[in-house]
Amino acid sequence: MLHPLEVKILDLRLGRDFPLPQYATQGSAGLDLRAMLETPLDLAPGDCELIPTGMAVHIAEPGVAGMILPRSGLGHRHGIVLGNLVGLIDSDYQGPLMVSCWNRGDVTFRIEIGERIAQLVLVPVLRADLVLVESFETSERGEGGFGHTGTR
Ligand SMILES: O=c1ccn([C@H]2C[C@H](O)[C@@H](COP(=O)(O)OP(=O)(O)OP(=O)(O)O)O2)c(=O)[nH]1
Ligand SMILES: [Mg+2]
Repeated sequence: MLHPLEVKILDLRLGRDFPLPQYATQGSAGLDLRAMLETPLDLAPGDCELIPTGMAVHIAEPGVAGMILPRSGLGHRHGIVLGNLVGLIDSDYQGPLMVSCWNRGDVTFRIEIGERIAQLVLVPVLRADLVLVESFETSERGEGGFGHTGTR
């Protein structure tokens, strides 16, 4: 299902020299984001750089958020993941959309201008209204966690 998303182009090459972010297939969940760099960037092992996507988005609805996630090919094959592991885009954020790229591998990776480096997923959000209580009605799990149910 398509949901309108306001996009402001900040880098004029986007949509002119490089396609606007798009879904790779009809069923893709992620909108591929491009590295709108001035020059190709050699990301050495362990390095982390903030990379502009050349655009801003305004989600506007508090019930929706954006999540920036790694592309699995880059992450698995080349160790290029996100410095913040996952980027969370607030519905009221209107600034430049940035991707923190981290080379967790052991080989320098060149990020080319316009390369699709990460993906933006829109997700529904429930915002919590905190209800203070003295105790919880006991659930089946209770306070057990962190492996409490075993592995088999
Ligand atoms: O990968 C990311 C993560 C965040 N942002 C932008 C959008 C988001 O709404 C804003 C703030 O992000 P977050 O709340 O995760 O960071 P913070 O460290 O809590 O900053 P703030 O105090 O501005 O909320 O930064 C990005 O452009 N890319
Ligand atoms: Mg925050």
